[in-house]
Amino acid sequence: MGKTLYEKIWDMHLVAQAGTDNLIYIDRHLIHEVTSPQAFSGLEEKGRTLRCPKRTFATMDHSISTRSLALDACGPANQLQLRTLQDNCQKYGVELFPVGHQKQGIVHVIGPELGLILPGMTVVCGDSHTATHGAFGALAFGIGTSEVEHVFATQTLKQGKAKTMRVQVDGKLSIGATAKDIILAIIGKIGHAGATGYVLEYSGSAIEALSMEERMTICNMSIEAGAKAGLIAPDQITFDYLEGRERAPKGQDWHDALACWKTLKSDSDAQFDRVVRLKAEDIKPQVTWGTNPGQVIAVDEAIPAPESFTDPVSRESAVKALQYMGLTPGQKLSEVPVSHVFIGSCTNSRIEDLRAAAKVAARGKVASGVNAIVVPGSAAVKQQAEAEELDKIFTEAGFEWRLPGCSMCLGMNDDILKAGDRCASTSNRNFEGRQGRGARTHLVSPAMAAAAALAGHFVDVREFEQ
Ligand SMILES: CC(C)[C@H](C(=O)O)[C@@H](O)C(=O)O
Ligand code: SF4
Repeated sequence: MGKTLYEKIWDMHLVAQAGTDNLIYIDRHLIHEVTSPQAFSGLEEKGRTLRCPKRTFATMDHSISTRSLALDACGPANQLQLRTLQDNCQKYGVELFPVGHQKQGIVHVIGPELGLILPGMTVVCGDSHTATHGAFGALAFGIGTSEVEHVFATQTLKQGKAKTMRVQVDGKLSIGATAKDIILAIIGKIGHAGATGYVLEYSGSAIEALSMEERMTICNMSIEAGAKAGLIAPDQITFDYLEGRERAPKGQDWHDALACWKTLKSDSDAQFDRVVRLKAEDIKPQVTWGTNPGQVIAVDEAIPAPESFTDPVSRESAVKALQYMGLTPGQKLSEVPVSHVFIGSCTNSRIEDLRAAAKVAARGKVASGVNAIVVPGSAAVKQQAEAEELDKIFTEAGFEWRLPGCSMCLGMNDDILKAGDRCASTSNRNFEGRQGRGARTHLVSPAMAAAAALAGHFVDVREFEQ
């Protein structure tokens, strides 16, 4: 029987096995200021060294301000976290991209951008959106702080083997629908816990047609369906993206790597534990209405009534979500006003996202009373956007143009929403309190977010694209 891509990468990295316990080798370890301090302290207490500093890369992204380069801009606790990362990286010989550095940015944006993430690798980070890197055909997943310490000390990780689910999306996307809408539609279909225990492999003609940045948007949200990781088999689009990147292999090494990467796909007779199919033509621009990413509808649908859910748990969850979100069943999204718009996060802060948002932003002005910000995912994205004068389009339309970082994606810095604020956000989580206590988050694509900023309420981006 053939193997799935997951099984191939797994077998390439299996170091030891005893019963159901497996030890796998880790090729890349990405770290940031939030989940690394206790792991470094653990090493220190046990008198251990960092096994492979050269496989470890650090950035500052969560606890920083995107208004100022000052490390103390978000208060003393955040400053301490950032200083601790600096000290630890220096002490253990880890390359750090600090605030102000030309390679700094959100951990899941800079890794691929620098060519640090390659097909067939195992990649971990103490961060749940590590699945982003699966877009390269790398087995990438988030780990807890004690596991971060384990990887520091041994460059290996104890892992259980996951089940496999193929998510096949065939056909051609209609106008106005994006990679973000594909992944929201997938999560809407399988549910926010529907992929628990699985590694997803996205395939089909609609996935193959996506750029690397779009594939990253898809894989980024695998965890929002409960999956361990999400994978897309590498192909010519992957190789073209990587060729010439700063840390990608060069010369003969590149050719050798390419020969190996071309074998990284699921065999035609590989067995998946589950297969889910979607038609790209059916996917319309999506907006979440609830407090998990699976509570999502197409922009032209009405807010659902809890009674429409047959499963009692989903019904109960819908009641709570509608209450928290201040929405009523049957309401149209175009009747829902937004107070904030956030274009950014590791889901949608890359150059193609900003281009898509700018295209819409160029058609009007931010509605009065709406506070809209655009936060590039990395210093490199910011620089590229400025070279294309996207920043001018945004600021002329009334958006704020920021420095790179996680920003309003989660309330860990100086972009925290107040209770009752309602945000159209290109990020990946709409949990209660995610952007601030009592704040309401609706997940959308960059173009849909920009359109909501101009209209002052949710609007079908297809109206702007005619
Ligand atoms: C702070 C960090 C540990 C967290 C995560 O693991 O994902 C954050 O990035 C998030 O998106 O909630
Ligand atoms: S942008 Fe948001 S989801 Fe991504 S790493 Fe930062 S906080 Fe987590």
